[in-house]
Amino acid sequence: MGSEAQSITIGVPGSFAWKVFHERHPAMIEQLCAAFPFGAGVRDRLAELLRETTGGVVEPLDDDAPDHGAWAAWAEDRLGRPWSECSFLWAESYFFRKLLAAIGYFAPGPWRGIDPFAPMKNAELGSAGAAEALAAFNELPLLGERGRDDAVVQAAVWGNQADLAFRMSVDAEGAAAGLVTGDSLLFWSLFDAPGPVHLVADNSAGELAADLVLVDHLLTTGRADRVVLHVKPTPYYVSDATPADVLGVLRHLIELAGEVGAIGRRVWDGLRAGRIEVRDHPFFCAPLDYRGMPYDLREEFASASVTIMKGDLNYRRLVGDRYWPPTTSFVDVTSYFPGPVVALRVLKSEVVVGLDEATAATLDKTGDAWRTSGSYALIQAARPV
Ligand SMILES: O=P(O)(O)OC[C@@]1(O)O[C@H](CO)[C@@H](O)[C@@H]1O
Repeated sequence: MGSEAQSITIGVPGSFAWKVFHERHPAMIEQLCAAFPFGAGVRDRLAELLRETTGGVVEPLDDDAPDHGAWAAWAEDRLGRPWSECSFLWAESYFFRKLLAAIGYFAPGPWRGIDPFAPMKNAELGSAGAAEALAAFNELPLLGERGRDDAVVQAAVWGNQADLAFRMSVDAEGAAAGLVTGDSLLFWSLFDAPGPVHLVADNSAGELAADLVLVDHLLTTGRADRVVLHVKPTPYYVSDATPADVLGVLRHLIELAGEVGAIGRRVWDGLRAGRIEVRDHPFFCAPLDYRGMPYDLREEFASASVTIMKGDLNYRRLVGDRYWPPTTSFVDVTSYFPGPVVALRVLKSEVVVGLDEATAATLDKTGDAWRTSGSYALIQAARPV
């Protein structure tokens, strides 16, 4: 790979990353305080978190949660430095870890282990939009083989629009304008012989439902002999899926009639039989990109026939959260990854690689905020050489 592009920080006023801290986070905290009867202590800690992260210096964690040691190491060289100098990837992750501590997620008391984002995730899963998207899966048996292959991949890609952190943005547009690169044929070209497929999930609710449909399709078509579904160990980035969410979405699916209910029951059976496994490695909430993944996780991905990376944050962590020229090669920036990898992502941040010059120029000419509007998506794949 050539020289590294500049890392994205949160300190450039008006930039996307700056707006996440100065506009999105205050709105999110307001929503949390409306959704839970938090007392003055929690509300004060949340207000202090906003003050610290928008104008202060990085303070250490003051809890003794099991992940404290890991975080102390990840934060060590940033303590005392202004937040504005921190990279977007690091800062956002530390923000969510501090938010959990602020509400008392790790401490004895009524908020211990309570997912602060559960009301939003549940509302999303029970929404008319989610019901309509789920009902569409009942048409799958009516499609031919190619049609089903295409439909499940498209659903998994565009399911990534249903991201509740993103919906808190003032400029979220949300229409599906199209794929800027890749297609479902590229996705399926990675699958040769059946083997273990790893899916690194992103958001819960509708996106996770679409991911479970894809998991079922991988197993029923023999593309995978086993699927490992990776989720976050703790609530993160508002709507990211945790093990409890996998269960919640699965229970929702199996209550439904038609093919979608049948898919839910097959996934349930797959979990019971060990064909599907759910993992929640601590690294999925780490403030680092996948280049810095620990040895055990690297080994897991190395043993996968294909790893599917869902969503915007996983994309940022996969390619590096940097101002890459959009024509930078996806294969080059992911060459460190220990096995075949495919990204399914709606564009919601400034990072993008792997576009051809003409596409990037056309998108720039539209004058749209195409990198961050959530209207465009991509499918990109790489195999180690
Ligand atoms: O990973 P996801 O759910 O697709 O997106 C996460 C996201 O909403 O959060 C970040 C800012 O908060 C952006 O990179 C992105 O838009």
